[in-house]
Amino acid sequence: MKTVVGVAVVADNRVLAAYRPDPDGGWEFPGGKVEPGETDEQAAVRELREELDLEIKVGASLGPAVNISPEYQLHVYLATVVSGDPVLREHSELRWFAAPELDEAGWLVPDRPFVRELRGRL
Ligand SMILES: Nc1nc2c([nH]c(=O)n2[C@H]2C[C@H](O)[C@@H](COP(=O)(O)OP(=O)(O)OP(=O)(O)O)O2)c(=O)[nH]1
Repeated sequence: MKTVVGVAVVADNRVLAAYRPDPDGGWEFPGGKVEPGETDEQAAVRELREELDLEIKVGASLGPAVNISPEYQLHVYLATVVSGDPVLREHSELRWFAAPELDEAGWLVPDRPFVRELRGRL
């Protein structure tokens, strides 16, 4: 099973969410596919640099991985900002959500268990 890593960047009790453009649009955690030879943490750091121009420190796992296809599972990690401000490149929108704003309706389905877990941690 290959892994897609999602990164829940938390700052000031808010989490950074990115909107994946339509047709399969929805809020997600920035990140992407782990490449061969890479750890989840290395992939997380690389993807956030590429997607957002953001330097992060990866923290704890937000819970067990969730299957998203026969080939891929999604694993989400907490992270903090080391430097930079997120730059919109590949998504249609970026937003910092506080706990009460984490309305599940808009999140990609595989992300929802991680969003629930996150709610208690912001
Ligand atoms: N990045 C990310 N992808 C997610 C999340 N939830 C979820 O179901 N996905 C799915 C959407 C995509 O099918 C897949 C990630 O693919 P991707 O296209 O972002 O991966 P990538 O950046 O490595 O790009 P590529 O190699 O496909 O060009 O995982 C999430 O929270 N973050």
